Amino acid sequence: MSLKAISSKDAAALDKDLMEVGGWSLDQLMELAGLSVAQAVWKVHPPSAGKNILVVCGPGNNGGDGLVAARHLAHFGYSPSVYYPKQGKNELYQRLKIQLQNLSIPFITDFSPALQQTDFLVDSIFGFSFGGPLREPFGDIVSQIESASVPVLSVDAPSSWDIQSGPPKEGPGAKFMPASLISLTAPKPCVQFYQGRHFIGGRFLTRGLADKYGLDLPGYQGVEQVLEVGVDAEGKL
Ligand SMILES: NC(=O)C1=CN([C@@H]2O[C@H](COP(=O)(O)OP(=O)(O)OC[C@H]3O[C@@H](n4cnc5c(N)ncnc54)[C@H](O)[C@@H]3O)[C@@H](O)[C@H]2O)[C@H](O)CC1
Ligand SMILES: [K+]
Repeated sequence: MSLKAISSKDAAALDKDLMEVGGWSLDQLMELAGLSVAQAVWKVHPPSAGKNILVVCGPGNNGGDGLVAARHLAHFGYSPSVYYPKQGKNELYQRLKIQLQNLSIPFITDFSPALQQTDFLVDSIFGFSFGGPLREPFGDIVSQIESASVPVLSVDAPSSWDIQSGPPKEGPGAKFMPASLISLTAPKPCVQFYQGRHFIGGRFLTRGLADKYGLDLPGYQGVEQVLEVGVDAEGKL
């Protein structure tokens, strides 16, 4: 199987197409993206491996996927907590936050002790709109994650990696290699630098959009929202 990668520019255009032409709302896309993240967590780290999951959320939609995933993880029987240091202001994120508060999911403010205590970490800090050197507090956060021994699932891209050219040459993130990665809709070019378990999720791509952007439709099985895929030397899956 060979799933083609999509550039960050095309990934943003595809999202726009889904919403402006395809009749989707951002809430719907984010819900399916977050559900697939939670399913990927289940596959790499079932509750029997430890129920404490720290979901680290960034200020954009990658962080929104993390908020949705935290809700599903709670319903799956985990004990998620959320670290959300730069909270997105729009009403979608506010509503997602209320949904988590109503499940008594803690929003932690002290990252270091939470990182020491968690069984698993979801990196939903940055996705396909990340660019340039990390601005604080995210440099410090990524440094702490990359030197911790906790297993990490990154959402859409390992945070701090350039979407096209992969890990930074030096500084925070230069040695960041999460144990697992879930690409949403299609892998991003940086996946060619990735070594670990790799899933595809975001089961809403249509044949028409796949053809328009030169992508392949993943062969999801049954009711699954994720598919585990490999990566070859050319970054193909
Ligand atoms: N079609 C899909 O698969 C869907 C994917 N979704 C997810 O959305 C993200 C992309 O979301 P977007 O809001 O465009 O951007 P990000 O979350 O990646 O980040 C934007 C956010 O980050 C800040 N930022 C950028 N660079 C830096 C930096 N160097 N230092 C600090 N901060 C930075 C920027 O200012 C913004 O605040 C995609 O990857 C998927 O995860 C959606 O859920 C919809 C469907
Ligand atoms: K990420």
